[in-house]
Amino acid sequence: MKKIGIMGGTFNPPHIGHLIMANEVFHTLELDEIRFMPNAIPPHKEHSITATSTQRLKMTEFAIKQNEHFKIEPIEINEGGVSYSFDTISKLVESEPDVQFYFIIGGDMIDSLHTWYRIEELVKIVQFVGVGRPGTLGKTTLPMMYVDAPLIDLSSTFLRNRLSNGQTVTYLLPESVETYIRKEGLYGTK
Ligand SMILES: Nc1ncnc2c1ncn2[C@@H]1O[C@H](COP(=O)(O)OP(=O)(O)OP(=O)(O)O)[C@@H](O)[C@H]1O
Ligand SMILES: O=C(O)c1ccc[n+]([C@@H]2O[C@H](COP(=O)([O-])O)[C@@H](O)[C@H]2O)c1
Repeated sequence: MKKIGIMGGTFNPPHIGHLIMANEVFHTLELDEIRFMPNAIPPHKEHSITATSTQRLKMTEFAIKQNEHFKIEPIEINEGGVSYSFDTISKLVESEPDVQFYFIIGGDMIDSLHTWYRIEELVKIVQFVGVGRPGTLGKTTLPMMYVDAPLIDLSSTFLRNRLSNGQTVTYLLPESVETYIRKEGLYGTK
């Protein structure tokens, strides 16, 4: 059976926190590949999304380009609307029955996992893999496999603020992603 990691996110923008956690899980669980899956409309996010789906997809493509084991899963962007993981994972499991999917999440998502849409059914069709995140408990009573990874206190929100204030983001996200952000004038960079 193939073992595929799903790294779901809003990626507004993607950063090294996402890449580090995906890579750590890839190696620890000896996965065959990791698919980065940008959502269309995230179920629980309060802030308005300041980059389009296409721009977030593009940034995610740039972010993973150097790693041959990292791929894009465009299903949620292609379908549009609110991206409920239960709906998405059900479709993936149906179309690829010979794959065990591992859904990778950080501490904040572990803490709020019990609030996800149809979560009791979702945990039966996908294995959740949790990694720590500074400022979160990273605890749940739902089935969870934990992977130890270096803690990175970094978020897309922090990067959007840095960019809109004209402050440095060097080394916090891939250079190609920063170049794209500045070319498109995202997050107040123009
Ligand atoms: N620094 C980090 N450490 C651990 N997990 C992280 C980190 N940054 C993001 N994640 C996890 O990556 C997934 C996707 O996160 P997302 O794209 O929403 O980034 P974010 O930095 O949390 O964004 P925002 O600041 O806009 O809320 C989530 O499961 C989240 O918990
Ligand atoms: O399905 C849900 O109810 C649900 C609720 C919150 C988050 N998710 C998914 O979890 C992943 C990380 O979410 P976020 O908000 O940190 O980008 C992303 O793939 C989201 O679509 C899914």
